[in-house]
Amino acid sequence: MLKAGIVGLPNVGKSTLFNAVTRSRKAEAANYPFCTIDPNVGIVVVPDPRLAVLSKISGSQKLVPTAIEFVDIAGLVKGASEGAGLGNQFLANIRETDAIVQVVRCFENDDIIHELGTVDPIRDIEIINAELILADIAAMEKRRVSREKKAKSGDKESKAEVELIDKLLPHLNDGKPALTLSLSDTERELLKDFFLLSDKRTIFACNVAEDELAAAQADPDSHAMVAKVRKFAAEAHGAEAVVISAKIEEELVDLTPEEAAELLNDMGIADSGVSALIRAVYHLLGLRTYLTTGVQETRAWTIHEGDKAPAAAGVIHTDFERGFIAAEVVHYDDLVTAGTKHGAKEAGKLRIEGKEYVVKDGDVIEFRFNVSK
Ligand SMILES: Nc1ncnc2c1ncn2[C@@H]1O[C@H](COP(=O)(O)OP(=O)(O)OP(=O)(O)O)[C@@H](O)[C@H]1O
Repeated sequence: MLKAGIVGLPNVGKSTLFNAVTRSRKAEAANYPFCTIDPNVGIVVVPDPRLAVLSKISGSQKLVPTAIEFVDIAGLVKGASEGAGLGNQFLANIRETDAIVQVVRCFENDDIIHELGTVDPIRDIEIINAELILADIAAMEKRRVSREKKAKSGDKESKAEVELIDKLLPHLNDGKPALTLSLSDTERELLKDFFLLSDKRTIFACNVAEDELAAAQADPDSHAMVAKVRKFAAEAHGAEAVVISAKIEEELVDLTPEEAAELLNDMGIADSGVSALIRAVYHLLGLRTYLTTGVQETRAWTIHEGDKAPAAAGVIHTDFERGFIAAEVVHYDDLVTAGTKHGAKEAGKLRIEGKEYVVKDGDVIEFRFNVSK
C-alpha cells in the first residue's frame, strides 16, 4: 500500500488531521485487517462515490473502497537535519514515504502557541524545506566521495552518478528542492536510487480556522495566507495547495453521517476538505482506480497510471495475472448510462480487451483467466 507522510512544524495541526482521518474512516477501513496499525500509521479510505452507484446496479451486499496509508511524522523542528528534535528518526520516516502532505498553519489562535511566536505559513514551509534540502546535501556529499573513487577506477555508473551529483548540489545549495531540477529521463531514473527527501511529490494542506473554511473553499485566494501558500506551492514546487480545517474533521468523528451532514450544512460547506485532500494525494501518487462489481461486492482496486490489463488483474490475485486470458471491460460512465451490464452490451459498450490494454480510471472489469496455465 502506498504511503503519504504528514509533515509540518509543531502545533500546526498534523495530529489532529491524522487522528481525524484515521478514526473517522476506521469503520470503512475495517476491510484492511492485514495492514499494520502502528500508532503513527493509519489506513485512510479513498472516498469514491461511484461505488454506491455501481452496487445499486449489481445489488451488491458489500462495498469495498480502496485505501492509502497516512503516516504521522512527528518531530520536525529547525535543525532536524543536524539531529535536533527527533532528527534522524524523522528523516528516516520521510524517506519511506511515497509522497508528502505538508500541513501549513493558516489559523490564528492565541491559545495555541506557535513555536516561532507568529503565524507565517511561507516562513514555516521554508523551514521544513530547508531541513529536507540540508539532509539531501549531506547525503549527496557523502555519496559523491564514495562514487568518485569508483569512477576513477573506470566504473561507468559511478561516473554518471558523480556527474549527476555535480548538477544537483548547486541546485540544492541554492535552496531549491531536487524535484524542480530539470533533468533528462535517464538522469531522473538514476536520481531515484538516491532516495532524496526533497524529490518527493508534495501537497500543501492549508489548515484554516473553522469559521474561515467556507469562504476559503469558495475562493481560496480570498484568504490571505492560503493565497500566499498557493502561489508559493505553484512557483517553487509546481505543486498544489488544498484548503482543510483539521479541527472540523475532528469534530465530525463522533457524529453519525446524518449529524455530520447537518453540521457541515449549517457551516455552509460540503465537507472539511479532507476528502478532497485524500483524493488529491491519491492522484499525486499516480494512482488510478478500476472497479469490479457483482452480487457479493462492489470493489475499488488501485493501479498505477499506465498499467496494462494483466498487471491490473494481478492486484486481485497473482493467479489472475499468470493465467490472464482477457478482460471484459465497460467504462463506469457507459454502464451507468445503460443502467445494466446487459444494456451496456446491447449498446456495444462492453469490450473484450487483451494483454496490451491500458486500464483506465473508472473501467469496470471482469477478468477471464486460466489458473492451470
Ligand atoms: N484548523 C484549526 N483551527 C483551530 N485550531 C486547530 C486547527 N487545527 C488544529 N488545531 C488545534 O491546534 C492544536 C495543535 O494541533 P496538533 O496537536 O494536531 O498539532 P501537531 O502539528 O500535531 O503538533 P505536534 O507536532 O506538536 O504534535 C490543537 O489544539 C488542535 O486542536
